[in-house]
Amino acid sequence: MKPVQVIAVTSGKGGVGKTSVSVNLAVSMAMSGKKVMLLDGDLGLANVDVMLGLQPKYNLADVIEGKCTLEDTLLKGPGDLLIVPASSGKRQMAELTQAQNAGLIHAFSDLHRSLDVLIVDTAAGIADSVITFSQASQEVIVVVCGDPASMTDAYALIKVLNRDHGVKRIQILANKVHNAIEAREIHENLRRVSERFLDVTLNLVGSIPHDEWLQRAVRRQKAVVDLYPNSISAEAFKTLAKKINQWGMPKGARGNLEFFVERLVSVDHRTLVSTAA
Ligand SMILES: Nc1ncnc2c1ncn2[C@@H]1O[C@H](COP(=O)(O)OP(=O)(O)OP(=O)(O)O)[C@@H](O)[C@H]1O
Repeated sequence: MKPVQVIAVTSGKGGVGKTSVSVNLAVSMAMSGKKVMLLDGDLGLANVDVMLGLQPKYNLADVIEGKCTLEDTLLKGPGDLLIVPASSGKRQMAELTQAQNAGLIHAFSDLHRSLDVLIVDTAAGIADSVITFSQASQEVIVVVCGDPASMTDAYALIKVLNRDHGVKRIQILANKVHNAIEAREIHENLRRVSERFLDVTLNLVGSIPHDEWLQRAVRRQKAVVDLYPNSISAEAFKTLAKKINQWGMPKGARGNLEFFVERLVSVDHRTLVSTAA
């Protein structure tokens, strides 16, 4: 099986549109012919399924508790997108024990699906699960909008990912912007401060305009790229998907989801080592 491109979508601050971005990027890539799986990695406050109006029978929490397999949880979205839902409101699921992490890794190794892309919608903030998913992914997209709190929290997340966890490249996605200049300013502000204090490359991967059609789609529990494909945000998501479709595949990955699983394991191992030291 061929390697899978794993992309974590995260944000620092909550409410900036991280889940909207994950869902619409995943649907756009799926509609362009890629085999895409979207994993709801917000283990405490999941809402990918709500955004797509789906009713999961099982979720990731059930997999971690050994009640079902990962395959049992899978839901179908537009463009044959596969969705792994998480459980909402189970605050105790927000942080996993080592044994639960191991169970999760096992569940992924057991999934025999041919995929091109895995998108992980992480929680907001700098919780351990956010760091673990980001570190295990080949690319990390940080969603930021123009308000100062969003930029401050995005920088705090970038700092932790870079300084403490060695993430060297981060993709910035400016959301809810009013023009291209605003997107460039958001990127430039973050880049300037990161270049001064950190050892990280910040790339502006794209921007999504503030769009009432997107809000309408959220209320109707559909992806804007599916419901209003000609809206300005849908067009921006399609452009973003095209750009990301051109990213290269990871080097050295040997099989389906193997790269992701291997990195999760090694992140786990490092955590164990640093706890023991
Ligand atoms: N480009 C956009 N234009 C207009 N509204 C947007 C845009 N992106 C997101 N929103 C709105 O912002 C709100 C928050 O979006 P979303 O739930 O995706 O954020 P989030 O960062 O995932 O939040 P949380 O951290 O709580 O999971 C939604 O009501 C959505 O309609």
